[in-house]
Amino acid sequence: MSTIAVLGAGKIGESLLSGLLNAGYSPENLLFTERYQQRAEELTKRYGVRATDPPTAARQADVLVVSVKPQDIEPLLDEVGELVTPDKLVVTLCAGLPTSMFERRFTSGTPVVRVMPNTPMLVGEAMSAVSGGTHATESHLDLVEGMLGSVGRVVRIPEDQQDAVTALSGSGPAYFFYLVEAMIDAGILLGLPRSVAAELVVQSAVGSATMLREGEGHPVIMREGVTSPAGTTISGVRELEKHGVRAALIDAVEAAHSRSVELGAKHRQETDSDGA
Ligand SMILES: NC(=O)C1=CN([C@@H]2O[C@H](COP(=O)(O)OP(=O)(O)OC[C@H]3O[C@@H](n4cnc5c(N)ncnc54)[C@H](O)[C@@H]3O)[C@@H](O)[C@H]2O)C=CC1
Ligand SMILES: O=C(O)[C@@H]1CCC=N1
Repeated sequence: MSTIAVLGAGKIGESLLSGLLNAGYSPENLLFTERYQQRAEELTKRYGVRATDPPTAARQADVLVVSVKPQDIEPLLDEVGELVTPDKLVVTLCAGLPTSMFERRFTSGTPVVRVMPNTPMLVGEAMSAVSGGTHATESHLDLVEGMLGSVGRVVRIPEDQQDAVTALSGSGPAYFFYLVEAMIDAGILLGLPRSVAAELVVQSAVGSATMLREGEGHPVIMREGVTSPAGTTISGVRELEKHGVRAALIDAVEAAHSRSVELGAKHRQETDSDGA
């Protein structure tokens, strides 16, 4: 089995480690690097996975999963760039950053696969989208799809769709959590105890999500099924429309897309001026 190193064990890096362990990966086949010593110790205690430094991870692992913030990428690449050779597979989870930027920093021919996952990976319910760079073969993509398939669902997409995916499913859980948070507040306003409001809203979210995934119908049909003539729901839906909630959600996703494009812009310009 391949050894996988997670470079940067923050929120998404930890979700991946935890998800892979839950899916049956052995702690002996996993490594991670983390710049904060205390966090590294906590994670080793929690998961039994060994922490190391980035150069050691780059030498020892077969698959290097890059999960630092896009803003922190340069120092990490300075540290490991020359150690990464074509016998390794690099998997980047970084929002916005193109595979070409990584390829330029490693030994020529190194395969890079770009992935946009999301935090439900923590509970084996990630949505991940995968795109191969110049040197990624079918077997590299299969390996990455196998790894991410053990912690959720996976789709393969052209790399030029990654910014849209980042905005929709990468950031998407935040929008669902935000809606849940607002609905719990509404329950509090109506006088329900917080714990009761939370249980009502969370189970409604889980039930609705299960219907969306397992039901045959379109979301519009499912919403119509809840919306009785002269009933309660239509009174609520009218308020959502009055406040422009649909347009606000579309604008939110479009803004997240623009930010993803912006995060990668500097690196795309460098690639263009290299003539790559
Ligand atoms: N949080 C999310 O929902 C998602 C995040 N991503 C992407 O994953 C990446 C990580 O995001 P988060 O986990 O949210 O950030 P985070 O800030 O929680 O985690 C990054 C971790 O990397 C560590 N780190 C930074 N530089 C390092 C270095 N040189 N060596 C070792 N460790 C280093 C930091 O100490 C931190 O713990 C980002 O590029 C983000 O775009 C992708 C999909 C979803
Ligand atoms: O907010 C962010 O930049 C990251 C990327 C997708 C989700 N979280």
